[in-house]
This record gives sequence, C-alpha cells and structure tokens, in this order.
Amino acid sequence: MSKLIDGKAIAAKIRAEIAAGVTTLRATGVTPGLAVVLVGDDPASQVYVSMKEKACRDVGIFSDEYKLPAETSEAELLALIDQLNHDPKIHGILVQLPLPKQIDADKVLEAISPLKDADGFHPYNVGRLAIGKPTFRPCTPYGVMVMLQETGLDLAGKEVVVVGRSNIVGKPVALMCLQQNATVTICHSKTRDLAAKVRAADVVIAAVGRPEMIKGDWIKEGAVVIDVGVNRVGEKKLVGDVEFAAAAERAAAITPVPGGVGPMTITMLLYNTLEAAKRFASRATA
Ligand SMILES: Nc1nc2c(c(=O)[nH]1)N[C@@H](CN(C=O)c1ccc(C(=O)N[C@@H](CCC(=O)O)C(=O)O)cc1)CN2
Repeated sequence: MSKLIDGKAIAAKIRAEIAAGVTTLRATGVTPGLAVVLVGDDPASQVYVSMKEKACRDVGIFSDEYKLPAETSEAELLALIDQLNHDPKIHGILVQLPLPKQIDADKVLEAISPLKDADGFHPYNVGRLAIGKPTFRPCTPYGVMVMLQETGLDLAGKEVVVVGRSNIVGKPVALMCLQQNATVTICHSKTRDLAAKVRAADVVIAAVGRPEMIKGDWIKEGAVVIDVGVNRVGEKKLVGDVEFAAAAERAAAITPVPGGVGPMTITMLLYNTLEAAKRFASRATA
C-alpha cells in the first residue's frame, strides 16, 4: 500500500507561511489584493470562487469579487479587466474558467496585465516558463511540483508521463518537470497504447478530466502518481482520473481526490498574489 500525498496538510503548511508573509507586507502599508472575476452561473465555478475568497480571507489577502451575468459581452469583460489593471488596490487578477461561449478566453487572459497575472496564464508568463525563467507559474501545475518536492523525489532522469495536454495543466506541468531534468512524455487522445506509456513511468501526472481513465494495473510498482482530475460522478461523489484503490496497491505514493491537488491549486493562487503584491511594493519604492 502506498503513502498518501496529503494535499490538505501540505496546503495548510504553505498557507501558514503565506499568512506570515502577508502580515509582514501589511506592516509596510501594502495589503495584497486579488480580484476574482466570475462570469455566469456554472455551479462548480461558483464553488471554486467561494473557496478562493475564503482562502484569501484566512490569510489576510483582500479579495474583491466581480460576479457578472452569463450574457456579459467580451467587450464588457475586457473593460473590467482594463479597470482592474489600473486599480492600485489590486495586485492579482483571476478570471475563473471556463468562460461563456460568446467570450474568447484567450483574448481575456491576454488582456490581464502580466504583472497581475495571479493565474500565470498570460502568454508572457507562459513564455517565461517555457524558456525556464518563470515569473508567475500556473497554480495547479505549481501545486503539483510542490507536492512532488514534498515526497523528496529527485526528478532528474526520471520518466514522467503527463496524461493531458491542456494549457492550464498538462503543458505547463510538463515544462516544469523538464526544468527539473525529467524525461517527459505528454500523452493525449491520439497517443497510441497509453497503457504502455503509463507502465513505463516513474511518475504519472493524470490531467485528462475523465473519471478513472488511468487503470490501477497500468501503474508501475513504486511509481509516484499525481491525480489532477476532479470528476463529479453522480450527485455527490468526486473521483480522479486514476483508479485510486488499484493504483494505490502499486504506487510508492499517490494523491487522493478530493484532498490532493485541489487544495494546492488555491494555495498557489494565494502564493502568486502575495508575490505580485511584494513586487508591486518593491517597484513602488525603487
Ligand atoms: N482561473 C482559473 N480557472 C480554473 C482553474 C484555475 O486554476 N484558474 N482551475 C480549475 C478549477 N479550480 C480552480 O479554479 C479548482 C478545482 C478544484 C479545487 C479543489 O480544491 N477541489 C477539491 C474538491 C472541491 C469540491 O468539493 O468540489 C479537492 O480536489 O479536494 C480547487 C480549485 C478550472 N478553472
């Protein structure tokens, strides 16, 4: 039976450090501020946004919420982003994804000032990550890396298989593992013999968004498994992208769902917001 990588416990430890950092910064007269923008009434997004607001309160970050109707136009959202880019109380801006169909998400993410890009999704920050000089890192992949670090595993020379190639998780987490000298394979819907690829992996990062798609018997004995999937099955049950019980029989360490990567996503958002505020403060005094 494998060791559980407890995202809640790791998140609590890092959030305490962030709270201390916020206190120090506030003593200099700068309160970190995060604008949380939600368009529409997607139930999961509403839950995530509430969790982000509560997490901000808990560590002393000021959060300003903008809940806009589902029929908001792209131009209206871009006007709000422009206003927030110029708001001195706001150091980080996050637009909850997904956005309604009439809005081009890429255009919106590109409109956020790269200096306030708490989600790390702006092409400037993505480019910095790609060249190995990250500024703001996307929160979920960043959280995954912190969890891997907590296991004490050295990624250098390890075979890492990332299942999923989204801009939010798959691609950036692959870049981050590459930066740590892992040999990285990104798998996706056109990958031939996914099972064989996963069977060869020392580390499996599942970010495909399909309930229990990665079978337990694909996991190599002693591998580390990070499950990014948060899939709702039926009324209340949440499952990951990996068949947890069977995978846990073989893995050296594995993340649960819930209580694994999810809490780390919000923690790294707090971290990025504090970083943005610190950089603002040092620009102001330069
Ligand atoms: N602007 C963004 N949009 C989205 C992001 C993001 O990082 N930035 N990621 C996801 C959703 N997400 C954050 O927004 C998110 C998903 C899951 C969790 C989480 O803590 N999950 C819990 C379970 C919570 C539940 O009961 O539903 C867990 O896994 O333990 C936090 C944040 C898409 N959009």
